[in-house]
Amino acid sequence: MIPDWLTLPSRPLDEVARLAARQRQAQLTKPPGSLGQLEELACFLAAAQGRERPHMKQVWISIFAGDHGITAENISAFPQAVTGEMIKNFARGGAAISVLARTLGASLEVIDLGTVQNLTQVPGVHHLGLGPGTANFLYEPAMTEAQCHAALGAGRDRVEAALQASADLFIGGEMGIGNTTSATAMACVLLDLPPQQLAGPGTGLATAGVSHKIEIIAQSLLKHERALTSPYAILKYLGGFEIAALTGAYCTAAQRGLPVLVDGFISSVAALAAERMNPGVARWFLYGHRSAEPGHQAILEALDARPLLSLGLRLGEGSGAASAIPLLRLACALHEGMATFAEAAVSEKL
Ligand SMILES: O=C(O)c1ccc[n+]([C@@H]2O[C@H](COP(=O)([O-])O)[C@@H](O)[C@H]2O)c1
Ligand SMILES: Cc1cc2nc[nH]c2cc1C
Repeated sequence: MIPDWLTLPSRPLDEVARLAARQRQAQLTKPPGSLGQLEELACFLAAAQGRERPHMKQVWISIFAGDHGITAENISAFPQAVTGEMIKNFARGGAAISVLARTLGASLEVIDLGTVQNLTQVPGVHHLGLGPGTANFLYEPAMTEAQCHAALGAGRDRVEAALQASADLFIGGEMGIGNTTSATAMACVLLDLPPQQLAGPGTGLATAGVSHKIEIIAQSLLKHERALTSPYAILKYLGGFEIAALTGAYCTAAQRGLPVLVDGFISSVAALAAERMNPGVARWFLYGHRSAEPGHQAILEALDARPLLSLGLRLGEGSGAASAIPLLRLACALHEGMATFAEAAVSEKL
């Protein structure tokens, strides 16, 4: 059963602050609307922060990592060991997200929800020990009820930590070899689309590998058909620890009024699951980028999302969201720093 806290209503956005921000945008020295999505970003952040002039100083990034039993079916271009190896790389500061976080002055933490390797000796990582990865969902539910609840709760706890640290924005990243198979299977049920339409190369499968991945997903969907009756069941049967943690984090962020910048394909499936479990939470979501994973487009459309970047990224680990942070900062700086028509003695539109 879905935990009660997950479906508590989200906080309303501050429409008075949004209106004040819109009115300010209309007075700035530019043709109205000419800064496009940068204007909308400033107004959204005003509504989220409850102030006419928002800022984007403290960015919080939580990377959720977990292993996937479905890797036994050879559905990834990389071996399962990479999940644990990359957790160490995150902790040492050598991953793409490590560099992005340092460059942005963002705080970065790594949460090992459960992997085949024992990483408890790795310093600088939160270890939750939910198990040696999920079960192989070709044969059994990916998660037990207890694991699914614990993973959702882990996401909630990291958002609470972000709030404690006065974060202005939450980014959830993920790492888990095999998780595009998991996310694609979830998306097929959430969107009622066949795997042929949503499956892609993930970390780099060739055409034959993608065909095999499609076959594994199709068989798994058939196996669990009768159980997949709710978004929560879809998560528990087909999801991953890190996907559940993202889902819990996104719901909590909306409930507590912390805006979210969603990353790529896997994160967006978690965002869609969150919105289906608790309709309205997506009002608190921005989308960093359109991933090169082909199924991302359908997920973005279902969320009515307008991603900020389209750079052909398909890395995950929060990298696409982090790459869009400079745009959020520029949107705030323009909103705050531009002169009005009156201040600059510039003539307004006729
Ligand atoms: O975020 C994306 O859009 C994205 C697209 C493809 C792959 N990934 C990353 O690659 C891993 C999963 O790929 P795979 O092929 O092992 O299923 C996982 O660690 C993700 O972070 C991420
Ligand atoms: C090396 C590597 C780094 C990653 N980061 C997120 N997913 C990843 C997958 C691989 C294979």
